[in-house]
Amino acid sequence: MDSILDIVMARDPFEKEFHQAVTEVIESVKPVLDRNPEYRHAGIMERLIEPERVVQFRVPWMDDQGQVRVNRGFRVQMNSAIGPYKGGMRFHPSVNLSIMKFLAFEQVFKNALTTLPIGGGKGGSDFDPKGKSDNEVMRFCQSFMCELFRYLGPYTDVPAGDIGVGGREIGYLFGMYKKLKNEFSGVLTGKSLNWGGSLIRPEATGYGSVFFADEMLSTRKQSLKDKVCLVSGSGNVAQYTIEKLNHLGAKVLTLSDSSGYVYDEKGIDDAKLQYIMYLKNVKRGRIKEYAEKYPKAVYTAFDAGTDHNPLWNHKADCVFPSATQNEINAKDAQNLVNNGVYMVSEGANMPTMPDGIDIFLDNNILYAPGKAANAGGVAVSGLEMSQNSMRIRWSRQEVESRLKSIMQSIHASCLLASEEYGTPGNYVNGANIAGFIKVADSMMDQGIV
Ligand SMILES: NC(=O)C1=CN([C@@H]2O[C@H](COP(=O)(O)OP(=O)(O)OC[C@H]3O[C@@H](n4cnc5c(N)ncnc54)[C@H](OP(=O)(O)O)[C@@H]3O)[C@@H](O)[C@H]2O)C=CC1
Ligand SMILES: O=C(O)CCC(=O)C(=O)O
Repeated sequence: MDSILDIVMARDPFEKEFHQAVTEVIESVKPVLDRNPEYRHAGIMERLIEPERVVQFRVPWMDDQGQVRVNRGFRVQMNSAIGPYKGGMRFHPSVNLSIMKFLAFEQVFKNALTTLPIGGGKGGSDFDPKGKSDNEVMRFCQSFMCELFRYLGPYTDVPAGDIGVGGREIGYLFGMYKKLKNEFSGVLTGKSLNWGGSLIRPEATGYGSVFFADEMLSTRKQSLKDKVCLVSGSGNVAQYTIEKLNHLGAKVLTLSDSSGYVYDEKGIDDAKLQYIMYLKNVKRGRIKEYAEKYPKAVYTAFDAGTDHNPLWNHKADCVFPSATQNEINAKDAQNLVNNGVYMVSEGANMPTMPDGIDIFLDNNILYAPGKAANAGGVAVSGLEMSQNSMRIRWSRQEVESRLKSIMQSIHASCLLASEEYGTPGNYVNGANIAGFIKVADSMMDQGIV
């Protein structure tokens, strides 16, 4: 298996996030390849690490001062063995090809776990929507879609949101796609309810991660009721994680953005959550304003120079990292363990660094990797595609109950695969193996393409 990593490193020596994601999967699936040499003969792993297609393009747009600006757009179409490429788009200044490829690679296994017929892809831009006017965001999205539309289609590639891409951006992107193609189709998910969106899609990733947590706790005869929780981020995933945790009787103490975090020992109840939703989704302000409104909460700015994230140094039972990749290093993981945390459900993609994951596993923490725990978002996107194809809309209850049963099924497949391959209770191996086998078998069926 070292040779696969050698290939990745030699071909793309600077793509460190992609190397990280590939290394984890390779370690998990080695026993599967040993037991099934036909996968090796068919070069399944060699094909999985090479995107089917990568599109990179210039995105010129005009700011409100009349100045032309240029950003870089990407779409990585990683694997279509089980369905059209599916995965979000991220608008954030840190976006580069390595981040796009790691996200697309993770998406392939995640989507396979959902039980739905969706392949894996991811896209985005180094455009930063923060501080831009609605008109600037619209002009950017229109220019982005003017190039990307050629590679999309309801049977080809169906993007959605991710960091920096929410309902506003999906609307502008959809409007331009519709104009260019002269066609109203389910080519994006996360659409507004008035024009083809699904109920529960905004809630789905956060709710799903909480459902997954509940399943993990039930293996130890526990529930989320009265559990003290730490959540990071304050965007879409964090907000609905808190909403569901509150509904289930847990208490959430923290929230963050890229500048700092708040600790509210009284708990972030539903009324405070409404304020966060206004602050982040309407006012587009900073999380430190939470501590100005609720002075008992303490705001701490992140210091990029420190070797740990202070958010992860509080006493708690359960943790829901919901901001971004690599936000928990080994020291953070050790702090969490020392502070009594015994459950981690990842709302974000790859938020824990490899040596942090080792600490969780060595300490018998119930640890769910993002590709299992946050699959609820793309799962409901898949349900949005089904509703669009059938020209119907399911009720809130219907979609939420489908989401819950998908999360239960992902949990069961992870446990089953982890047992079958000798590491019972290891959700990292379970998720990688279960996702891999489904994609690998589909690739075998379809020949060398
Ligand atoms: N939306 C979805 O359906 C899904 C999202 N995910 C993953 O969940 C995570 C959050 O996504 P989502 O909530 O949609 O995105 P949002 O843009 O809605 O929110 C992102 C949040 O994370 C914070 N953040 C971003 N970058 C950093 C950073 N470098 N350090 C600290 N905080 C940071 C943002 O703070 P700031 O405002 O300062 O940027 C913001 O609070 C991502 O990893 C995403 O890939 C996974 C599955 C589905
Ligand atoms: O809803 C989708 O298509 C994708 C969600 C996503 O980007 C993710 O699962 O990371």
